Amino acid sequence: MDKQTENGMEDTPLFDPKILDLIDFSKCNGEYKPKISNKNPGDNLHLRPLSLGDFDRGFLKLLSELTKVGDVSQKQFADRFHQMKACPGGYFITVLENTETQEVVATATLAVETKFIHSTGARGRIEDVVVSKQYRGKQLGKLLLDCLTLLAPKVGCYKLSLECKDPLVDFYSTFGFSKEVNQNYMVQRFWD
Ligand SMILES: CC(=O)SCCNC(=O)CCNC(=O)[C@H](O)C(C)(C)COP(=O)(O)OP(=O)(O)OC[C@H]1O[C@@H](n2cnc3c(N)ncnc32)[C@H](O)[C@@H]1OP(=O)(O)O
Repeated sequence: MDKQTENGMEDTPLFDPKILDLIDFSKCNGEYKPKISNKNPGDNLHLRPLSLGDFDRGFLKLLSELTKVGDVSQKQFADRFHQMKACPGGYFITVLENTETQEVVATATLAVETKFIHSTGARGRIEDVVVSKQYRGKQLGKLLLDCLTLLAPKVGCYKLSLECKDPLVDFYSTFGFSKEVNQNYMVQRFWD
């Protein structure tokens, strides 16, 4: 059942938390020293879907460590949240919360686009990966990437892709991503 946040706002997850139970973490290739996992991400940390109440737990501030977020009101956040929640395919925006401070400290998105091709298949994209500065270097980026990479085929993705800058190519290669021959990332920007 939906909870209330401290300011009385409805608190609902973006997707069913049971979907994260589809992740078989024993299948991940990476080594964790010290050992952490999706079920035990570290002291006071909890891996879960984005929730509506994360507006008050610093989710947008966290995203601003990745890129320009803009001045997003609580209503705009809630409207977009409900649009994403209703979307076929789906937005598996996953966060790590410090349950003691009630702050969202890391996030990554698996966005699933449904298709006619590949027998009405679905394509996954990894987007908006960011770990808060004071939490970097604690294997949390790796944990999120391992989780979403393992989740993608479980939610029907026949392929998974991402875009990143040169210095992060080695980081993403460790999760099985590679540059494809004769494929180019092309873009037009209409605004920042
Ligand atoms: C698809 C996208 O969203 S691309 C955008 C990626 N996000 C950003 O650039 C935002 C700013 N940066 C960050 O938030 C973080 O630095 C992240 C997400 C890149 C990495 O998160 P962290 O939690 O600090 O990384 P984590 O501790 O899990 O590191 C795991 C491994 O990757 C390596 N690594 C971490 N950051 C980088 C990097 N920038 N470049 C290359 N390797 C890296 C680490 O050395 C570590 O290697 P090891 O396992 O051999 O020790």
